[in-house]
Amino acid sequence: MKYNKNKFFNFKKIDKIKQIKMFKKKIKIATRNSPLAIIQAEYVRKKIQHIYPKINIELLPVITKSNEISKKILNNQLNKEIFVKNLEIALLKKDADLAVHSVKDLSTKLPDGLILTAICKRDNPLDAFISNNYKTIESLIEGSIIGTSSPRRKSQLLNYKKNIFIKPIRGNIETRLKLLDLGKYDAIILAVAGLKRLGLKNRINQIISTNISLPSGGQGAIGIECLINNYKIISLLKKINHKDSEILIKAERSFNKELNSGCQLPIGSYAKLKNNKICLKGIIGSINGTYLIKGKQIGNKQQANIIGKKLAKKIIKNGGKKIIKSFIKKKYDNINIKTTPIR
Ligand SMILES: NCc1[nH]cc(CCC(=O)O)c1CC(=O)O
Repeated sequence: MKYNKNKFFNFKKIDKIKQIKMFKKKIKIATRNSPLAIIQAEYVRKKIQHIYPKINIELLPVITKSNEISKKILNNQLNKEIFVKNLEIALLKKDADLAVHSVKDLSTKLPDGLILTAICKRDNPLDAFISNNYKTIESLIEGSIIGTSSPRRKSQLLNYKKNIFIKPIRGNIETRLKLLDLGKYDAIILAVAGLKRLGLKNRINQIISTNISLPSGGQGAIGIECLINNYKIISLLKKINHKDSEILIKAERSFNKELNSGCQLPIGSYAKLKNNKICLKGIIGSINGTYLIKGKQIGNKQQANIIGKKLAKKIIKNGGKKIIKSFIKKKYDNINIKTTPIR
């Protein structure tokens, strides 16, 4: 598939296009079929409905066939891409008018003809520590088994505590909580935002500090994608776009893009506004957490893309390059490789 640059739609351009007064009577929202995805799509539906009470808005849950899903833990990233791709096909085939995504699952390169049009007001972007045995991440004892399939979380956790085990975990949020409750893990790590949206906030023991786990770019944000030339939908989505969230996400995604984060490279990026300026933090880690390269870049709100690129370049220069190279060569830092005990 050909890809174009991941540009956000320039809303000023649309203002120049004649205001389209009437929308078609029915809008279809493509969504994944998971409980979290449906809740997020419902949220977007309500936002649009609030502004346009007369439009009929329908959810189109897109089912990914089980034979499309890889059972290999390492292909976690690939699975995310398959889920996203199926929504994008629905847009390109015009089966749906817009697709609702968790921004963090969305590649920094979108297929030709599609655009990330709007970002909803971002929820808590941080990671959560969930356990039935330990109140905090600090209190984990030697040999504890932590469930996560995210290379980013794994690298940072192993760097923080050397004597724990990271064991892959699959399935949606509810499945993962069940596996925890069955005693397969001492703790698991999930995004705060997803748990909140599912009404499972009570399962969170601790919100993990960004010093221990810098979140994934886009975490906690809902993004809406549509056809690049669907001006009616674009002007409608413009009204639910949250400008500050859009800017922060732009900085994070620009950082990710510069590092070509499509692969399973352990990277994190987190932007927040401080005194009306973007403050972006980024991290690259080696697979087993032996090395972490961190960096920070501050700049004004108009420069989100530049800030992301600058920070990526800085981190590459400060040792990130070595990590990426060894990652690509699949040499990894074999020092301290741990075998996970089976439960
Ligand atoms: N990788 C799956 C995924 N994609 C988005 C979220 C949570 C919601 C969000 O970040 O907006 C999750 C689950 C998790 O990481 O716990």
